[in-house]
Amino acid sequence: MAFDVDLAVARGGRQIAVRFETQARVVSLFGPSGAGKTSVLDMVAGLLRPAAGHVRVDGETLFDAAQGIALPPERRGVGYVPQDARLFPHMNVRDNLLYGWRLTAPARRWLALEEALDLLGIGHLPDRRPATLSGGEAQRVALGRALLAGPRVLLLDEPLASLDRARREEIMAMLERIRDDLKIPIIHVSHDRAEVDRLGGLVVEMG
Ligand SMILES: Nc1ncnc2c1ncn2[C@@H]1O[C@H](COP(=O)(O)OP(=O)(O)OP(=O)(O)O)[C@@H](O)[C@H]1O
Repeated sequence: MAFDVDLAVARGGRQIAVRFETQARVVSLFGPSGAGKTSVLDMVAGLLRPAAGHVRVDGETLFDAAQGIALPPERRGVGYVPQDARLFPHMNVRDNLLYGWRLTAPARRWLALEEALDLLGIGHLPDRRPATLSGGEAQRVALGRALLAGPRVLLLDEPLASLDRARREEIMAMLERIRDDLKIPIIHVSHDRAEVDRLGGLVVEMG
């Protein structure tokens, strides 16, 4: 089973609950603003404590309330790409990309810097500072930074939301390539039906 997720939490005066068990390698959390999509990513990442439930990825338990298991975020092997890329502004692209890679044990890495530059089409950017990047370029660097840390699961929070149409197409193609070329399972958040349909995974409607 790629994903076995059952989570509940009360937040902002509303009950957020989600449940999916699937072999699909891509799961899209789809729903209106405020439905709790980002909260679910935060719970999977270990940044928000669920009131109940469990999270298993490829058979590995990251959280299980009943069994008293709650791995800290740094031990979950989660690559989290937030809505706004949140690159480190004082580091160039290369150092941003290698930030997690350097902290990851060599045996857990499965992507090299050169491969990431190639996969994401950012081979011309390593010496640039984040402030000089377009939104699409920053998103690609944020994706690379997450992948280079050798995660077992990739969490994408509205990866296209802040981009114009041309850049959206560019990142969408990138996501399709990650889906097809890398073995990593993905949880993806969106309120755009076309984006969700194009990725073609399990759609979990929230809200
Ligand atoms: N740090 C927080 N503290 C308290 N409540 C929060 C916090 N972050 C979000 N909430 C509330 O939790 C609920 C779910 O928010 P969440 O961001 O998970 O929704 P979302 O579906 O991702 O929305 P969007 O599409 O706007 O990002 C909302 O009612 C929100 O106001």
